[in-house]
Amino acid sequence: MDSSKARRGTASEVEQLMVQDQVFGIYDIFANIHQQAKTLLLEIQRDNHSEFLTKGLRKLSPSFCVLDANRPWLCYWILHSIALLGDSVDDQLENNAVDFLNRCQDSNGGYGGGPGQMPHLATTYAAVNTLVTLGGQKALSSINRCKLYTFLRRMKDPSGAFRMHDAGEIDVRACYTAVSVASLLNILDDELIQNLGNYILSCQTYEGGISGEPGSEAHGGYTFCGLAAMILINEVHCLDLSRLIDWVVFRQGVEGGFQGRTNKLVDGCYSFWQGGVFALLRKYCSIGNDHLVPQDTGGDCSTDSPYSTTGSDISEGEEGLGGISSQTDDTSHFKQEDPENASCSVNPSNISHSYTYIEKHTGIEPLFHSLALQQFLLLCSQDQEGGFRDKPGKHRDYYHTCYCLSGLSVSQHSWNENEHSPPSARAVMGPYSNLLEPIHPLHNVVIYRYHEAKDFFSQ
Ligand SMILES: CC(C)=CCC/C(C)=C/CC/C(C)=C/COP(=O)(O)OP(=O)(O)O
Ligand SMILES: [Zn+2]
Repeated sequence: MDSSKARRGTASEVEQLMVQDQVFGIYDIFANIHQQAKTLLLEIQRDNHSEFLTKGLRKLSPSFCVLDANRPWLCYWILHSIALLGDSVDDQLENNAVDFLNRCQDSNGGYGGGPGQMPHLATTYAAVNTLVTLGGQKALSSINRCKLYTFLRRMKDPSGAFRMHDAGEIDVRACYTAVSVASLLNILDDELIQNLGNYILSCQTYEGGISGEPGSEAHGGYTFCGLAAMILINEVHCLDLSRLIDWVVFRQGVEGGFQGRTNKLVDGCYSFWQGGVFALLRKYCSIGNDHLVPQDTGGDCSTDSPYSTTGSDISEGEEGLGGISSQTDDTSHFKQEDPENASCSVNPSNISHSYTYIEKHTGIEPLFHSLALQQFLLLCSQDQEGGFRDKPGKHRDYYHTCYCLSGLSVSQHSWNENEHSPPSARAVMGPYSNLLEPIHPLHNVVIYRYHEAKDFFSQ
């Protein structure tokens, strides 16, 4: 049968064929129509996403007058999504965003959800990631690192963990956001790290995933936060990584997407929270012979997790892979031109705690079904009119757009041997033009902006 004719097959043509008893022909027609529809739907609707995102940013700009405490998050979700698509915004929108975030910056350090609001670690993370995503002198130099360091010290609890805000809750999210911004800004020191690993370790549950606080249920969001934080402070080898892998691999559903916790529904945003866990494991741990081998010779695990099998399942780096620091102890790192920043309580000689892992090229396939995840995101989470959603039947929003696109990027690049080589066409579901910018999995910012920020803050 002529396949081009089959694709144009109308209902009456189908009926006619049925009458002629060309059963196999009918199957061909359906297969072709289905295939064509699927191919169309498998395409990232770039223009529609850009329009949805830019409109959202314009609504916030220039006065950013939406009355809620989420505005730095909206900036991050929208601008990071635009960056993932390989787009950028015009100078005016960019300037508005930088100026707005500056007004959210507290005079004693950290960022609130809006001008005059109390500084909070979540909005501080969102603001810093936004400014890193925008890049350039104006955005990066707007961050008052000295004051931010003071804020982080104030959020540090005597237990070693962090609070989200003054007198606020202590959880793994707070720990991750604190060390993520501190690492990006090159102010992660001994004081910030002290006893932090033990707190995170106490949140690894019997299932293997990580919970928000000790005694709670393992969840993808907190597992990402806990694992990333442990890598950033060089203590990932203290976690029971074998058990963590067992937990996360079973979170991918038959739909291709991930659930956040056992017996719950899949949701597009976990494509990043769970997919990002695989990216971290692949980039920072060697995987082989059913064992995970952390690549550092990192710090002590002074408190054993009750579930830990450290020592039997996990051994020290076997190939002399530890100790390639991306930073030095050079005290000049923390100079600021701004006189406001002239005195600063951070001890620069202690800034030596950037993660010391080197990239490992495992040459093995990802531990999750990356094509199934991409198919789920494109067919079920993508709103063809622009934006992404939790699942069909739900509305699109900026949070899901950000984390679905981040998960899509992670999964397209999940076979990659290193960040400098583009993925092969086989790794990308749909047309190759679907390919998104790669991210840095520890911070979820596009990788070229991560490098720019690292250079900027190490000068
Ligand atoms: C950097 C940062 C701030 C990270 C946040 C990480 C994150 C997404 C945590 C998830 C929190 C949580 C328990 C959601 C459960 O919601 P639910 O019960 O509605 O969803 P579920 O049914 O899918 O578990
Ligand atoms: Zn979600």
